Amino acid sequence: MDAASFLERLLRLDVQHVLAAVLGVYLAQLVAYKAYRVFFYPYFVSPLRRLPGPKNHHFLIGHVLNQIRSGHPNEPYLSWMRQWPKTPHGLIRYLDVGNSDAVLATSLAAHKEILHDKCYSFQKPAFFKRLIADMVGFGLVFTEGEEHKRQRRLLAGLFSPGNLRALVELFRDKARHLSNLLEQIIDTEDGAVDVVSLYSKIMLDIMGVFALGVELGNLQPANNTADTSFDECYHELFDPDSWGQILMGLNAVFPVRWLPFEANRRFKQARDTVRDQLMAIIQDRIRTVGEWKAAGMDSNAYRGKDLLTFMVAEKYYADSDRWTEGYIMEQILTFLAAGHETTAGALTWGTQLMIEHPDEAKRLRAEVDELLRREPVPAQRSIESLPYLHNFTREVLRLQAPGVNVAREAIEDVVVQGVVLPKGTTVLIQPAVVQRNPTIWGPDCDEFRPDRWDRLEGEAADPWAFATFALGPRVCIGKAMTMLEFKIILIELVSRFDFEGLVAGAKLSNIKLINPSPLLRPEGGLRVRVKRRRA
Ligand code: HEM
Repeated sequence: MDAASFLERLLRLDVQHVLAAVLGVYLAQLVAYKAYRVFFYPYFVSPLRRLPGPKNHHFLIGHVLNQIRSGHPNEPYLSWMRQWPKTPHGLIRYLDVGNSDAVLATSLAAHKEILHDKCYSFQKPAFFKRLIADMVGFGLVFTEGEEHKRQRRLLAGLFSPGNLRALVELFRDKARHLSNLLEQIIDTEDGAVDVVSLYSKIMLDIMGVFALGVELGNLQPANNTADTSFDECYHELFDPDSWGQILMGLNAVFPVRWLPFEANRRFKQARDTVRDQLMAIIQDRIRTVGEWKAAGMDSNAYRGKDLLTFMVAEKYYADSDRWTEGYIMEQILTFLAAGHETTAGALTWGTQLMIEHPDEAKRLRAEVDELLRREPVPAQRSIESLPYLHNFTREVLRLQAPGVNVAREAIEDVVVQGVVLPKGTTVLIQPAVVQRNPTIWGPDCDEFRPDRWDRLEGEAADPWAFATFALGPRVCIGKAMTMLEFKIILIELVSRFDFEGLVAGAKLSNIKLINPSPLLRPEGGLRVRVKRRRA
């Protein structure tokens, strides 16, 4: 066929045929490319294919099923670390959804390079964002690059030693409130209580005052519906039933929130209630700060206030780079979420460890009693200088790090420990993988030994061996605050109460956990019996 007749035939084809042909070619290429990435690239091309790592993955979704089936958010990563405790590059390679490349960082040097030296060559994985952003908001946790540096500088002031000092009274007040609730529970429920939900309420209450300057009133009796609804909605977001958990996981892969399921309806209602209530508080604060500004109030006066007032004054009313009320809400959601269930988790595991280790609990109480004899209302400095309390809190946070994952995705080709991680590689850091690594913490790494902190040696003495709050430019901004509130609440608890397990034989090693989950949380709560202290 000559060129002229070919052109003539081509012109006779209608537009639909041409479009269908183009689309067909495009789809065929797409399918071929996807097939290449899923079935060929990971095994024959990926520069990571020779790294040590598990091979027992699903043919389509990599090791995702291994994680779900493991029944524990730290698994199978801990098992992999035990199988390959020291690899030449401190990296274990595994496969993610669609057999995409992922590495688990195990060595301290690899952690340091990822979280510190090359921090901004990575960002939060899109999958992770889709998984938790509904609960955690798009605030500081999800800002990247230069914007993250700017926000971090701005918000760090709220966590200055001076501001922390101002929070001591708040922590003490809420600790007393917790005590009062426990007293009531002893009288009315014979001391039987689920500490997960109780601590979660207290921590949300603290975060309400810190972040919003508002008493969220979570500790009111359940019949006060107006006050409990925020807490209940929060509970629904963080603790959906198993169907809700499945939908949350699926939604991270493709949008399913529009499907007409009861779990989706409950989720949306909870999300909207939380956001509506927050928006009302934000708008009210915008008006108040506007009035203060109009009256010429000194801007230093906003600095010692709660996070919301600070953000409204500094960013809503800024001359440039202003934050909208919607963005301020994302920040508030971020702080409420980041500072509430994590710290509640620390207290939950602290309580369980006191139950499992009565001798350690006794030593803690002896030290606290001694302090309270000297100073019935101890100063912050006195609290922070208690050596055993410090060891106890760090050991709880080492053994049961409440946050499970620090996840990243390479935004460019990055060399880590001499290995090129191609752009898009998922990088996983799990505090437990470092903190339960026998080559770092010794053969007793799975045991609760607060005294170990007095004689750290070798790699365990390296600051990077304690990964609970991560490190580097994105280290948890609330780390010092958490340590202080955790200690103040522990002082209150050990000085007034004894705890006993309610489920015979329940131990850290056999308590069933919510899985998958970004937090280490017991499934169905943790029921214990609280009693007034005997001696
Ligand atoms: C036991 C308690 C806590 C634990 C275990 C914890 C853990 C962590 C970890 C591991 C990160 C790093 C996440 C990442 O980069 O992927 C982080 C970041 C963060 N945490 Fe915490 N946290 C706790 C308490 C708090 C508190 C009380 C607050 C707020 C008052 C808070 C606010 C934040 C924020 C805003 C970030 C993001 C920081 C950034 O990206 O610059 N956290 N936290």
